[in-house]
Amino acid sequence: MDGPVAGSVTGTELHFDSDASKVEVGYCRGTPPCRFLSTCDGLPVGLADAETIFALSSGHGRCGVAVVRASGPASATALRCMAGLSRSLPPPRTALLRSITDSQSKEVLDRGLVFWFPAPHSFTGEDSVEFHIHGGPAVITAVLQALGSVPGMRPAEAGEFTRRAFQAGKLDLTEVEGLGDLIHAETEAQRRQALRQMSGELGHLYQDWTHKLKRCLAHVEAFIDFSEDELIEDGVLNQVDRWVCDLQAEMEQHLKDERRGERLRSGVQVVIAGATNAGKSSLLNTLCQRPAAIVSPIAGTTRDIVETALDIGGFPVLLSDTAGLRESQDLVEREGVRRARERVEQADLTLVVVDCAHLPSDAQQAAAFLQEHLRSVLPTQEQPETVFAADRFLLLLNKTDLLPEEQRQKLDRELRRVSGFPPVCLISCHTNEGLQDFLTVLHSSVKTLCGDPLSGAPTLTQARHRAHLQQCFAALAQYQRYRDIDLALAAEGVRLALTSLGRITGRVGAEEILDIIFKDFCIGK
Ligand SMILES: Nc1nc2c(ncn2[C@@H]2O[C@H](COP(=O)(O)OP(=O)(O)OP(=O)(O)O)[C@@H](O)[C@H]2O)c(=O)[nH]1
Repeated sequence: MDGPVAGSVTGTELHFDSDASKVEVGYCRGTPPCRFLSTCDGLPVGLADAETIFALSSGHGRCGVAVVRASGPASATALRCMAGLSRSLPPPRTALLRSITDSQSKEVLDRGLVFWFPAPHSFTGEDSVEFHIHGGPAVITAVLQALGSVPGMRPAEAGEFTRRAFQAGKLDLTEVEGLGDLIHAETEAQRRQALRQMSGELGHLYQDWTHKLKRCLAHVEAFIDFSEDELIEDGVLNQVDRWVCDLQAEMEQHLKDERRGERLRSGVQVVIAGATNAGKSSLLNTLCQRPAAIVSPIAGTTRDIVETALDIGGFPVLLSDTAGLRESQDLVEREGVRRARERVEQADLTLVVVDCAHLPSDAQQAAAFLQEHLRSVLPTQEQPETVFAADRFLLLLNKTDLLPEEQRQKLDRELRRVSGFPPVCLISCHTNEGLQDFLTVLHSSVKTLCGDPLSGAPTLTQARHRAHLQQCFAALAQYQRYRDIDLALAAEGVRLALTSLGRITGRVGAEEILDIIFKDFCIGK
């Protein structure tokens, strides 16, 4: 056959366009009818409005098994020609061991498992196939090239499989985001939160609110249209008022989460701060178990922020070492100190490190010294009582190995009695003394900051959700504001609230945010 020809297919019947009279093949499955352009190995190739995409869906690099996936109307043909299946297809969702060949050169590329997922029972809702092949780079490249030579197939773009699943209504946007988070999850707690969101819990909550808002809107509009004819019962609007109030209360509660879900998703920002030479870089290195930051006895060694990611008991932490806080004439050091103070302001938790060899031996004086020190680290606008009560600071007395045992114990005892202090831990980065206790305190603080991803109602995980929910909340306030003044404007408030909720799940005006969301996915997802 010379060049592509166009035709269309309904079920197993072919309807040729006038210029497609030379097409000799006569079978194609697919509803709705698909368009085809060509044949492959004597088999028809369907090309619906959606093109058929393919990609490596497992990770890159050498591995035992790699999964190559294709989705779209030409999937079946690709499977038939590359797995030598002539016209038959394997039973759906069943593994079949086949030689996988290049349909053009007929060369055997690998031997592996093939799966057939007919529409609509596939991830994308389209006809899809999977090739489970050996994970060597040459095998993967050869199979991808062979797929690319099947007419009507092209490599997928980042997130394109998931985008098709969303467009087929298989997932709403919160589920898509949950899936993205699951792929990127690096800690246990992140995995749990992502899985919960992917399973649709957050989406269901917003769907439930959407349903309630629709009911409110229907009642208000009915009242506008029919109240004059007295076809509407009394008290309809009062009922709507109650529903709106209840919804607002639920939303307020949902928004009052202190960003726990977002923090868990993106990592708790923990900053190490304190005077020069206190042992801040030593602490960072001890926690991440590698020499990430330079340690030296020269005061002012750390100038810039040094960051590292940690998993603290299943919770993600972004730990930053900062420049020692002191007055300096050195421009670079001054910039380092400015950045350090900025980080402390943005931090979820600050670890204030103090060289305990500098502490007065008298416990009272030591407490006064530490109060002063803590105040010098606090952001200017913050009140010590507020931030210490909010568990945003931990005080670490480092270099306990330099203190006589008796003095160390006395310090520990006395400081625990001082009120208005953040939690205190005595540690030594040289001997690791006290480190286990400190890690327990750190874990508990981080857990409080993130919350338990599995308990209670599902939490907000994205700033995007928060923004739309706040708009939704404000729109309901519009309903209340205009309820007795202008009912049409009040109804408009409910309509706006619905639109804002719809934007979270992607049911309304999703187009402009789709690109942003799907670009975060890797190719093959
Ligand atoms: N004896 C003892 N020395 C320590 C301990 N922790 C750190 N040091 C030493 O203290 C000195 C300063 O340590 P750093 O970790 O560089 O201190 P820093 O707070 O990052 O210093 P700047 O870069 O000046 O801000 C180094 O000589 C460390 O070896 C400790 O627990 N015990």
